[in-house]
Amino acid sequence: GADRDAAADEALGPITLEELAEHDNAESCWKAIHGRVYDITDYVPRHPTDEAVILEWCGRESTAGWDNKRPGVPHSPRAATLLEDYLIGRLVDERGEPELAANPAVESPDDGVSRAQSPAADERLHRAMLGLPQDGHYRGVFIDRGVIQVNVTFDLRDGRFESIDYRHLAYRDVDYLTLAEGDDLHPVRVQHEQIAERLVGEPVTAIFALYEPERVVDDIDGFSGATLRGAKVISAIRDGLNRGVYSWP
Ligand code: HEM
Repeated sequence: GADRDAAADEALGPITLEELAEHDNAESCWKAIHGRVYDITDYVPRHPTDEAVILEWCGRESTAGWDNKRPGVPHSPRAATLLEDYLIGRLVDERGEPELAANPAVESPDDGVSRAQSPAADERLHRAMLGLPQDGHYRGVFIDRGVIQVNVTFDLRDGRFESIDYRHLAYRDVDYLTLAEGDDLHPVRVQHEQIAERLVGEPVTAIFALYEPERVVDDIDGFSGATLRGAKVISAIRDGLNRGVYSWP
């Protein structure tokens, strides 16, 4: 947070991700948030949601959850003050160096220095661009020269992808959804499926990682069009978001 005091942090005991991971349940729930570790076991029953919402993050680096109660909506200053009551240490790697959030964008420095950041990693940009999409069922397409290449349907729940399915996936007369293992272009289908799998369970803002698809898909076989494919999937998903909820849950 903004009031981060490096000297005060030095005084905190170091805790590694491994130690953190041992406290992943209601009996002992630790969370790492913005480089600090909190034992929130006593707070879990008081949290104003279903316990599952907050238990899911026990034992984990939880900055993304903390910063996104719902996508783009961080906890209140009141909650941040409350959180400090549960501070027990600072997160370090195996060498004892400070361990930052997995997504550096989430760590948003407060020092006023602007840093060039990849658009694929800029969480604040993503939130601003997406607003706060409603939960529900969505449909969207990517069209090029009048031809639908990607037709995607997805469901949002609590601002996260609950499911993503391709209704249509084609390029230049090849219908990827009909391709089977062994077909030359089958890996392209697999990459699309990996993109969908990786997004399920993630907040909507995760689509921006697809601008750098190596964050998301395996380099299956030297098929070099992964960037292009990621961009088409983002475009189709954003089309769905722009159209708004197609049907309510
Ligand atoms: C890291 C995982 C967490 C998630 C995903 C999460 C999620 C949520 C959600 C969905 C709400 C209710 C919806 C809303 O107010 O908009 C909420 C509210 C709240 N949570 Fe959390 N929470 C987490 C951790 C915590 C922790 C560790 C604390 C404090 C120790 C905390 C304190 C609060 C408070 C005080 C509220 C009331 C609203 C506010 O002040 O922002 N939460 N949280």
